Amino acid sequence: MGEEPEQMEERVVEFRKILEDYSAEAFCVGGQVPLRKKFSKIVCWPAVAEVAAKSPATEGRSSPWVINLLECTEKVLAGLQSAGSPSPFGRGSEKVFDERVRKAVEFPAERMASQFVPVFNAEFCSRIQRLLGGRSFFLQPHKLNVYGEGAHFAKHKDTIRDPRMVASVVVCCPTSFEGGVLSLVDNRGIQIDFDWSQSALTPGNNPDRGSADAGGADRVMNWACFFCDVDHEVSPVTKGTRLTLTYDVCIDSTDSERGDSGSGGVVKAEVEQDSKAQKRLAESLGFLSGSRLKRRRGVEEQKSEVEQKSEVEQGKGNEVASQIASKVESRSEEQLLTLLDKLNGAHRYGYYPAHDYAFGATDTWTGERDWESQLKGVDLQLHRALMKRGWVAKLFALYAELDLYGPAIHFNVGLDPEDPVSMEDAIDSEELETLRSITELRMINTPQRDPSAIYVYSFWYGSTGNEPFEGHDSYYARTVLVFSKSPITNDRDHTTL
Ligand SMILES: O=C(O)CCC(=O)C(=O)O
Ligand SMILES: [Fe+2]
Repeated sequence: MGEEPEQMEERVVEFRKILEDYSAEAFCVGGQVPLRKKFSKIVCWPAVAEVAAKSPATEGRSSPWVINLLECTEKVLAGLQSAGSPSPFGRGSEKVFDERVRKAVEFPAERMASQFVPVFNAEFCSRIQRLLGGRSFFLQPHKLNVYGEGAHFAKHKDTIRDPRMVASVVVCCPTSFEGGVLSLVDNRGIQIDFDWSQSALTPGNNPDRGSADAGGADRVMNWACFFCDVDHEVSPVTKGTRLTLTYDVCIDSTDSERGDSGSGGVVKAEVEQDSKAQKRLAESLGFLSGSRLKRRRGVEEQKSEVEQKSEVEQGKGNEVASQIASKVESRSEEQLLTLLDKLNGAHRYGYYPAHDYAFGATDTWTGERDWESQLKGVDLQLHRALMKRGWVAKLFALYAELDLYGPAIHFNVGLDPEDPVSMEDAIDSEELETLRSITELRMINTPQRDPSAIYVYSFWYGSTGNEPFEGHDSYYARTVLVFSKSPITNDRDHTTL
């Protein structure tokens, strides 16, 4: 693309150097994902009611707080700071508090829900999948970390909280701060620094939508992913507040593609031994090749190139799809439930090569009313196979049709099913909408769902809209594909979910 030979030379030299540096293994990956206005809110439940009442951010309200990540004023950040719990760190199986090691406050996943879900971004998924040697993965939300001035986290390795956990993801929210550099050091002493202080407020762009409307990406979220055995630290924040969301990256040990163990060491060892590891490594670093990597400035600064999926990968995805479909058709009901449950986990958060479109990556407008015609790959095959077995399949939209489920919404909002946050408590219509959407995300995030109820398989397009396609209705991205054993009705008393 009109590149000057000297530039190319420099780029190639740099890339070769990177490959040399990382030739033994890649231990981390990073990037940026857009934070769209439409999905920029988080809900936090303050730990202690009195704190919540006192905090200026609550403005007299009790829980939950709805915070827009795009509008984190000092007041809001101060509120978060005072309502979060002090962050412990793990020493053996214990949780220890020591500000010399870790000074920050946090909202654990049980007290936090986010509209922002990184796996909706295909590039995020594919980069991590490559780091993991091609395996599918799912994310479990872990925490929202709040680092005020002077907060830091000394060198540590993350606790493996789940036998399936192999890596961690850190996503940095768009607030203004200085310091707070995340430094990773692998066992060969190679250090990668992720300094997000300068780019945290970088405006996002939204080429699809053109205008800065409610669906636009206003900011980027920087992220990094690293294996569990990587030492890392966060240097003291010297100014402002740094907010990070953390997630456990898990591999389902029952996936036949993988070894028996889900431990990071084993997965990593397999990756190293794999004769294709080198190729994968080159691929995983491929996104750096168009730009200049300055080590210690952080991989995250690099702009990616569009990643083309090879024919081989596409083929593999389709093969997987037909295998799944044939299993769905041949298995007993019980086996089917087990299979679907597994698939559910992989499919919710995983990434299939043939599924580039999934996870909201192709947020788009469409004139189609016929959802089925939009399904591809695994979704379509599953859909057809389940239909054949008489299962009801329905796609429903997060925003437009969630009302259908009436009471079901209560089921997932709030911590205690006995004492749910009711929709009527919501303060205004915008918040109501936020809660609705978060409800849905919470539902999807819930690792152990009742296997006898409804299965949620895929994020796909949804929500009636008022945009383009003059003359007829149009629909905006993000629908949830739901399979149910019982009919899905419009009945407001339908509480199966
Ligand atoms: O906030 C960060 O950048 C990293 C946080 C971290 O290392 C952790 O929560 O274990
Ligand atoms: Fe950590």
